[in-house]
Amino acid sequence: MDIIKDLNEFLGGHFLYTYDNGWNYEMYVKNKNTIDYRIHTGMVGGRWVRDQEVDIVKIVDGVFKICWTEPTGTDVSLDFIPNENKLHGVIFFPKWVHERPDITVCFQNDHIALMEESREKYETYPKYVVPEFGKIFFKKNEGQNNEKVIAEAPREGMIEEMLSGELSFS
Ligand SMILES: C=Cc1ccc(O)c(OC)c1
Repeated sequence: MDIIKDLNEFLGGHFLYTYDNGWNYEMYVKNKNTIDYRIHTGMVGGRWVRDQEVDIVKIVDGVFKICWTEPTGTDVSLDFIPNENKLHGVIFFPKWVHERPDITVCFQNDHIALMEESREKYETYPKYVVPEFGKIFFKKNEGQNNEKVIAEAPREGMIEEMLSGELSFS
């Protein structure tokens, strides 16, 4: 990925990054209102999601915000600065996700009803807020609406395969 300026250059972006708390996340910016993602390590490592509806805007040249609310009730706001291999994320977890992350570790698309039931059944407050900077260590434009990028569960060795090019999607 070259130096990017406008939203059209950010769309299709595929990023691997590590938050300063050690959590490894993978984001695919599928199109102007959709993301797919995998969580490789951290409190909810193993979780993956396709076709999450989001809001994406360009803040200034080279700075992009993605925010959304999930079926679990978790809210997320991310500011990507790809030219500096940097981002800042804030995740607002309902109390129950912090206490029972295991319930949310799955391919969420197959368990939407369980997420919606859980957010009613368990406690929301106080929320567990996680604000962290992160370092982007892989970035590639895979084209928009590429269904191959996030198409399997996160697994051991997958990040290494993406870094080496053994696993690629475009
Ligand atoms: C809760 C989801 C979530 C939180 C932080 C992230 O960086 C992310 O990227 C795909 C997803």
